[in-house]
Amino acid sequence: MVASVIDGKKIANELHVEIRAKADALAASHGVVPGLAVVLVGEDPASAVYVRNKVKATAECGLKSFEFKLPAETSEAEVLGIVERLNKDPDVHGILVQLPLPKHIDSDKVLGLIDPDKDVDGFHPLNAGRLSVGLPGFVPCTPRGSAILIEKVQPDLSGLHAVVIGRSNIVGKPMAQLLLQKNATVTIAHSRTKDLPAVCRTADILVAAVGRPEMVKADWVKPGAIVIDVGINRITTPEGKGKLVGDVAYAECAEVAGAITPVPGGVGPMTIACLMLNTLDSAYRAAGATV
Ligand SMILES: Nc1nc2c(c(=O)[nH]1)N[C@@H](CN(C=O)c1ccc(C(=O)N[C@@H](CCC(=O)O)C(=O)O)cc1)CN2
Repeated sequence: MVASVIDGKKIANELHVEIRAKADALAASHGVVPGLAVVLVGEDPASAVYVRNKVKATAECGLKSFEFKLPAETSEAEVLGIVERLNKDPDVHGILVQLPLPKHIDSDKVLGLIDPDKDVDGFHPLNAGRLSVGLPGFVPCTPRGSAILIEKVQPDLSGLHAVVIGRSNIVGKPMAQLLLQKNATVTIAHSRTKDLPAVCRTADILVAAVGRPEMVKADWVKPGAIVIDVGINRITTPEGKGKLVGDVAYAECAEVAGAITPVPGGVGPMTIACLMLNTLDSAYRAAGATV
């Protein structure tokens, strides 16, 4: 079997067009332009690329962006001060603090200060709790985007077994909650799971979010399974060239899976599109309009 490729870039671009139409409609009906504030602390090159792509997508979707690019030495108090100001700013409907933050800044403290109603990353404990009990709230962008990709291939997950490799608060746990909401039977696997390849082989839907380059091999994949690769790892090839790879050994797994996301061009662009969606949702809610 050769897997069909789930083209996240194309699906994300289609979403951008839909978001633009809804943002324009909100501006016309309520005079509100959805605003997203992006806070980047430090010079991490990958984070700088992601933030640039987010700002570009914001413009494409007809949203307004507020950028805060701060030097690595910025104190925790200064970052907290900016978040407090953004919480009070009525033109800002979404606040995103790019992770990772420099080591001297307590991420939990910063993320916990963001107004949960502007927490478009869905990282605030209140939104994590809302997701786990099935209340409306912001869902983290990578799991939300991954769930959209899965739905395109398999709209009904009832009775299917989903295995999520990774238990982070940002991806693994919310991904598992979303799959559970869609009636999948969910296993969260991690570094201490016994015989991980055998567990993965039972998955109809396999989500890899471990941050280990090409860890998932072809013999971990059940024939016909949907494989979602959340990993984004920069490696150096034996020829000395830089390359972006996922957590899944793509070429060999594509021989076995039914559908698979590539890296790049899979989950990554959907993460950004879902940030735009969350910001749009937030602006509609703040304006008392229905999406
Ligand atoms: N505040 C947040 N910080 C981080 C998040 C997040 O959701 N919120 N997730 C990751 C990084 N991330 C978003 O910020 C992100 C990573 C990758 C992509 C993406 O589009 N990747 C492209 C390749 C881009 C490249 O060339 O490097 C792809 O996969 O096609 C988007 C967003 C950690 N931090």
